[in-house]
Amino acid sequence: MERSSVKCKIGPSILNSDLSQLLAESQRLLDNGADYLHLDVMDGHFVPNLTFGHPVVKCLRKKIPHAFFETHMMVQDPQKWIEPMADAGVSQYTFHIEPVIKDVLPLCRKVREAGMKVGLALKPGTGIEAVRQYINHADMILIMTVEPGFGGQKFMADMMPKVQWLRHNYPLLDIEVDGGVGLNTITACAEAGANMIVAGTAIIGACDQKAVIASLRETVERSIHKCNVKPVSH
Ligand SMILES: O=C(CO)[C@H](O)[C@H](O)COP(=O)(O)O
Ligand SMILES: [Fe+2]
Repeated sequence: MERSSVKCKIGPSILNSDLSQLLAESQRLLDNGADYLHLDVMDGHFVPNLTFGHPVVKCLRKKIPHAFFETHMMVQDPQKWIEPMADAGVSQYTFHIEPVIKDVLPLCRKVREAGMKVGLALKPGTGIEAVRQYINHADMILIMTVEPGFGGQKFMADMMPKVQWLRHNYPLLDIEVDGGVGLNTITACAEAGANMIVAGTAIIGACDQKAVIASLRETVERSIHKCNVKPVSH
């Protein structure tokens, strides 16, 4: 019998999709096997790019009432958008700790009080020690595998030790990777211990989205299963 363990979840990023067709693109991803949608919110300050905010998320939520929505808040002032995003129907509010390093704990509480799950995100240059004391106050840790701001960048394999450290010390924690993740890089993520997989370009640009999602899932599930099989004792 398998011990209890984390679940593999695939969350496509719609960042590089045809945003004029946001509803159709989102629905297609869910129909093709996505477990959740990863919605990249950028403010032009924390990152040098702009996407969309809570009004767009709210419209999408009206048309897709049941899917799990994670907003990846690449914003300078994450506190400002907690209530508007909760009101828009967001399921998980994942914010970067870098601009709010002294206020992470109260922000975690506010996100929970607003009825959302808490995700804490780390840029590539942020060490794991910056988040250690907050892990028990979060539902998920996001290890960025590119500099936040743009889709289609190269995966940073040197972020994997952070994932390994988290998995080793927190066997049941949800650990997400985001940036440059696809069929060529998923094995590194899975073996390091990531179980929540964000992939943008690799899924959006695929001829067969369903096959790519299934393949990403299979690789992660294989790793989870391997770690779960108890060694035979003699
Ligand atoms: O947060 C992000 C960028 O800041 C995106 O989620 C990420 O880049 C996904 O796109 P891709 O898989 O193409 O890298
Ligand atoms: Fe993201």
